[in-house]
Amino acid sequence: MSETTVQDQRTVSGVAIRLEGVTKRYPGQQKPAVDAVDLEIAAGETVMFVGPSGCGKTTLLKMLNRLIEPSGGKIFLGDEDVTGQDPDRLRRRIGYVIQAGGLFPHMTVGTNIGIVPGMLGWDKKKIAERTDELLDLVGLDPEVYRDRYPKELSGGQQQRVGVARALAADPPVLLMDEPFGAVDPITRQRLQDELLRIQEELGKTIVFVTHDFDEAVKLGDKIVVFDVGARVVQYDTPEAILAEPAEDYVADFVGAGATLKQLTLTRVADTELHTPITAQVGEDSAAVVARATEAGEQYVVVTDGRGRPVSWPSVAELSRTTSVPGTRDDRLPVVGLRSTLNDALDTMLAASQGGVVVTGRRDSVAGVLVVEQVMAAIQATRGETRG
Ligand SMILES: Nc1ncnc2c1ncn2[C@@H]1O[C@H](COP(=O)(O)OP(=O)(O)OP(=O)(O)O)[C@@H](O)[C@H]1O
Repeated sequence: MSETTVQDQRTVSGVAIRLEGVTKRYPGQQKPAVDAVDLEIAAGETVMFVGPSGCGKTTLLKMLNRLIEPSGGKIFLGDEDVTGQDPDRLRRRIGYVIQAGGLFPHMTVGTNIGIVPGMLGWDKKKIAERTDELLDLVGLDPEVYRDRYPKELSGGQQQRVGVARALAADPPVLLMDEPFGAVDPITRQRLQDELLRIQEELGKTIVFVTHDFDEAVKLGDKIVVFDVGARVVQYDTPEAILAEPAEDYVADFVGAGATLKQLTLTRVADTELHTPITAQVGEDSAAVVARATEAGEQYVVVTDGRGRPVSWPSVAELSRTTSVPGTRDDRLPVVGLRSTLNDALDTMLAASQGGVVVTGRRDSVAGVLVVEQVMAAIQATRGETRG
């Protein structure tokens, strides 16, 4: 299926956001932190806010759910002017995700997720069902996680719960303020992939503040580049901004590594994956070795009963066993189809391996990608830049 078809068929449950002359003056400051900003965000789009520290991104974001009161201007959700709406009511329609999930430490995961539905007066059974559904959606087993406390979760898991909580009452708009800033690069990449998957399914309107331009390129349908006073310097697709930065300032911001940033534009799904020889745990090793040798393959991807990768041994290693071992390799480099080539390269480097196993639907093996292919992609973009 082509990219456009996917876009066309995307579900949209979000609403458009429109800002007219939105301004914030903090007391005692000469210049407004946000100076008469006009901006339109289409329903179901993910829009990334980037710009230098102190340019007003967070102030602008927090005016959308009125954690900060605007000093002037108007904010619309769809056709509705929400500038004067009661902030509590407004926040039930706008999910909010912050760094480290912002979970309440004294409440279980389930209770954290059920807060807004509880405020909306849902009955217990409906809240419990919704909680389990959301834990599933963000990739956490409800049985295992619903009764844990936040401190019993990893940073990445807390962040997933934060996303689940923001989605609990099915709000049309999601605000994300550097949600993945506090986790390690590999976890961050997984969380980004999850968000892309969830967004494909739900089609919320997402406004996302980040300091990481690669993250903006990967996640954004559009990127807004701000300068001081939240002046909009450029508002366009990642492709357009990388290809033609509007001002020298944006070019500087995009950075000298623009060629490498092209790697962030290419998804693993867009490359031709190699189809590996696979073997199921418990299969007869000799048969697998024969199969791999005939195909001229030196490695075999071992999968569990549901086609999910377990390990990636060499034919030589397998030939020393009688049946294919089920030992899970915790350091196995795995990326999803939505990951970028940049993510794939990072994962290879982190695992000191020359390739990654790529997973698709329900985490089953979709292929493998080797470092040579990533290098070829870099060389191809270099060629294009020069020519
Ligand atoms: N509560 C406040 N009182 C006074 N000034 C503030 C307040 N909050 C923010 N500012 C100022 O407003 C400007 C915009 O701040 P804001 O936090 O929105 O920027 P930002 O782009 O999100 O920055 P960063 O990327 O560093 O988070 C800054 O000059 C900041 O010092």
